[in-house]
Amino acid sequence: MKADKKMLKSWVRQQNRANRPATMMMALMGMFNVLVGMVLIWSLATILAEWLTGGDRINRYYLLLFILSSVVRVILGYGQELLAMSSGEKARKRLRRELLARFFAQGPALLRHQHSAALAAMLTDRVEALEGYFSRWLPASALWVVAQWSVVLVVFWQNHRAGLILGGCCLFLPVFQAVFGIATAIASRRQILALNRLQVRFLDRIRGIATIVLSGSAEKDAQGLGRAADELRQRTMKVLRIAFLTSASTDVAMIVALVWIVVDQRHGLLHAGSIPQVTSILFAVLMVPEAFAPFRALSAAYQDRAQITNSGEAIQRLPNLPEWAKNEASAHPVPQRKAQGITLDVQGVSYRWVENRPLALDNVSFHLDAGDVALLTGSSGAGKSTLIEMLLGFIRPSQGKVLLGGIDLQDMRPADVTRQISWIGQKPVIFAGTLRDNILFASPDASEEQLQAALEASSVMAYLPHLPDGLDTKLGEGGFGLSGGQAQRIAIARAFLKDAPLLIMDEPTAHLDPATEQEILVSLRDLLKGRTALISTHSSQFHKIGETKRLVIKKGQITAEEVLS
Ligand SMILES: Nc1ncnc2c1ncn2[C@@H]1O[C@H](COP(=O)(O)OP(=O)(O)OP(=O)(O)O)[C@@H](O)[C@H]1O
Repeated sequence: MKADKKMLKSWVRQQNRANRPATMMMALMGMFNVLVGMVLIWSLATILAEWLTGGDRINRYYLLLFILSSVVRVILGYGQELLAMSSGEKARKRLRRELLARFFAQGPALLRHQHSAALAAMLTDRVEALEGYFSRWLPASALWVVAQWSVVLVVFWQNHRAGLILGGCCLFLPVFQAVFGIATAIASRRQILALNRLQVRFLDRIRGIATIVLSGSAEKDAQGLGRAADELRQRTMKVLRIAFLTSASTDVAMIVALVWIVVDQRHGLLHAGSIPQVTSILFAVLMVPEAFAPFRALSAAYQDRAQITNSGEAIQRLPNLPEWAKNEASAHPVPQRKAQGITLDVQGVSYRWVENRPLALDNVSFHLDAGDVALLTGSSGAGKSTLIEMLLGFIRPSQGKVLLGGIDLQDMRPADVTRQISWIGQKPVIFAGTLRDNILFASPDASEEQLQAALEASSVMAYLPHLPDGLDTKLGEGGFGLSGGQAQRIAIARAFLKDAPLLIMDEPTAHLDPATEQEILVSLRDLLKGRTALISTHSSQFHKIGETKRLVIKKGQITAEEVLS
């Protein structure tokens, strides 16, 4: 727990450091704004004082100063807004990049630990919610003490008694900050957790829409969602109540300071003393809101500060970017492809998903020559998917190693590992976009000829003429629907285009009817030429694919290895 807090603090510090130049720039502009504000109020106070003491003409020098400083303040305010926006934007981009790198480095293993709605919310809402932290909280927290006490000192310099009253009232502000700050942090943490629960629930319900409707529990489920939404509403109201109380207590302190100064110095005002005396009283009165403004900006951003802790905790729960994924820049060996494919050596690898649970892979070893096609079979839970995730580089063996073309995966750059491997799963992911985008996804630079060849080889050509807009037909959610076999052909076309020497397949025909399976097998047979392949399957039809090896896995161990001639 203590270690978690320490890590969170160090992560927040790292974020602050990354944003420091922008924060300092915004704080400097803010300070300059406060100084210009002093000039503006001083000129206004002098104009008013001359008028109150019976002057019949407005002093043109102070009027000009007043107009000039007003214009400068407007420009500075605008500049601060622009800078705040761009700094928030940059910080969010940086965080999203960092998160995506961590997501991609973990691959599908991540979804075994975290709900996809929570991950999606992390990338969108949680990062979005940090905008205020970078654009408001950091500059406000860097500025408020200096800005506030500069105002108090200048007032004191002009008018000792007023300065002391103002300073006294300002001393209460840190007390408000401590009390309401803790309450805001707790309330907004609860609000975020309620929001997260609602998001996860929503996504689950949308995914399971058919099950819910067919089991007749739509109404009960809607009530459950209603309760979750109500919980979120209550928590949001609590955050707003605390924000209102913080703002109200700052207002009370400001009004007390204002009334106190006016009552204390009423004599000078009512009996219109000398111009300098009235100017100094008016200056002190008009400066009161200026003295409280930095704290007001800080307390308005207090909720933003709570967000960094909430988001930081969620981000900290993500596995860290593995060391090897950070090594993109340094020199690493690249395996050599042979005409028939590439060699794959799995040497005594073990892996355990959760402590105190049996090993998911227990000292697994096998060797595939370039051009070998191995079928991996085993009952459910035997460890096939775990082995495949390891070969794809998403999880690392706790013991043993995986060599591709004679080179340890751990010594290779992640980009070089992915270049060597094509993967076809049970159900290919079809992204929202055109058929062309979906096929070119893994090889965006492929030429039109290469694309046409992949369309032919994967038999996408067989159904292409039936699509409304051919290659430009929109697919994915809300787009044209494809059958399981048609979608799987897209995955095969992607693999043809990528032209990697190692093919890994995880039950590629699991969801297909026997006739479609036969058609897919024909395309797969072509794809296997000149490549090494490991195919996990329960289907008896794969014996026609031209396999050279059969591996049987049971309880994480290879229990049989058959070499076919
Ligand atoms: N995230 C996880 N946390 C804990 N245990 C896990 C996790 N993922 C997998 N396991 C366990 O690891 C073992 C191997 O699982 P794996 O998914 O590799 O089996 P499989 O052979 O691919 O099964 P199937 O054919 O049903 O997909 C199982 O006992 C499973 O319960």
